[in-house]
Amino acid sequence: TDPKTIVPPKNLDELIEELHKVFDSDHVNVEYVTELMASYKSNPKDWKKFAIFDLHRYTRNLVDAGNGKFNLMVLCWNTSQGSAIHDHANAHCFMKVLDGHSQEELFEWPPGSEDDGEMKSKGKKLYERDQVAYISDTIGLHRVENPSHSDTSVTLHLYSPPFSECQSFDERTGNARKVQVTFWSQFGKRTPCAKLPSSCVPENN
Ligand SMILES: O=C(O)CCSS
Ligand SMILES: [Fe+2]
Repeated sequence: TDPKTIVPPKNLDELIEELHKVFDSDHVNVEYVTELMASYKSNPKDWKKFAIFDLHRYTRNLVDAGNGKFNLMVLCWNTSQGSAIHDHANAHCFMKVLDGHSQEELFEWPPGSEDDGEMKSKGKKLYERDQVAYISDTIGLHRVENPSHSDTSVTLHLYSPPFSECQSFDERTGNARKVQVTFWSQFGKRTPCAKLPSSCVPENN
């Protein structure tokens, strides 16, 4: 799987098919997966059914469960929405811009005692349509944002191995707390709200 011999997938389904093959073996060739995801030319026809924007928070929409080897999801960022600073639970994280722009700010791991003080930024990078970013815990932490005040942003994320919990960090103190990541939809269907009555009030949907 030499990156030079990549045949660009014609659509998202072909990309998914190739990803299943690539992740069948245990070793992840980060360079190959990055180039493969970059070679797919974003086409709204492929992903618009997952493009659901929420007023309060970016939505996470599971597209494929990768035979248990990876999760592939479409994240939809309304204007100026962003994530917390977070890690990736010892998994590979590939992020491709499908529409709009995505700004990544990298951070060092905090020293790890309580209230270490302001976390250290390692700089910001702006990604355009079809570009792919890669991160893993050995590289550091990051925050991802839609920098635009007028346009929405859609990104395609692949996590391998899949995870349902990661750590979120307080920028001022470096303190970490475990968070469960959830899906707004799975395979195109809205996930049922949590049992809690408050989680289903109209404005939270
Ligand atoms: O999966 C998430 O919610 C974090 C998006 S930036 S990798
Ligand atoms: Fe991330």
